[in-house]
Amino acid sequence: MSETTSVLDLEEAGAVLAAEAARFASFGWMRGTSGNLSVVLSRTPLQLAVTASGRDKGELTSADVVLTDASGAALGAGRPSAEAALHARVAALTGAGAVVHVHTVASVAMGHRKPGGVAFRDLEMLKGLGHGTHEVAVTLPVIENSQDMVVLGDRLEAALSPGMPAVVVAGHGLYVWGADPREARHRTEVVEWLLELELTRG
Ligand SMILES: CSC[C@@H](O)[C@@H](O)C(=O)COP(=O)(O)O
Ligand SMILES: [Zn+2]
Repeated sequence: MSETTSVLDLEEAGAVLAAEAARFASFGWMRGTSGNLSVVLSRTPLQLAVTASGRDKGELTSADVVLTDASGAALGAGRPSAEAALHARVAALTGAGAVVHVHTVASVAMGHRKPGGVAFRDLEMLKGLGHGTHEVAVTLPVIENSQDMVVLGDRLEAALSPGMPAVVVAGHGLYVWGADPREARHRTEVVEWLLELELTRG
């Protein structure tokens, strides 16, 4: 039996993801056809609505979404994101209900500068990641890129860091997750803010 964890059907999920993608694209975080988004529609079995591959993410419609299984394989029409398997892996590992992937300049620059990960502490903005106080220290992991989503998923799993719902993929971009698309977006904005701040520190 399927346990539904989302109130959204596939078309409604497509509309939500299209709106989220338009917003990220307006920030310049999904240039070209870069970036992708997903929302969990069912937890058992794990099924996700994932943005279709190769589209301009600033011009998505509610139809530009593909239902996938836990391996990222399409269950219906369309070709899902090339990174659909990583979205499914993040959802399975973390229990997240939505995953965001953006190609921000700050995430790639910081991945080059701090390949071992980026430490943050004593910042009010960390409360935007669910912490109750600024008096906390967290690390944003950086993992090596791969075109193999199983390899990339293994690296992400090994790098997961407490209190940090995000990972930088070196030379590539940023993955962030949350309970739903809205929380995932807020967290993406917070993590990007942290990265931009760190860049100003030289
Ligand atoms: C310039 S797009 C690079 C892609 O390989 C990938 O990294 C990406 O973010 C978008 O892939 P997509 O298959 O459209 O979801
Ligand atoms: Zn990408």
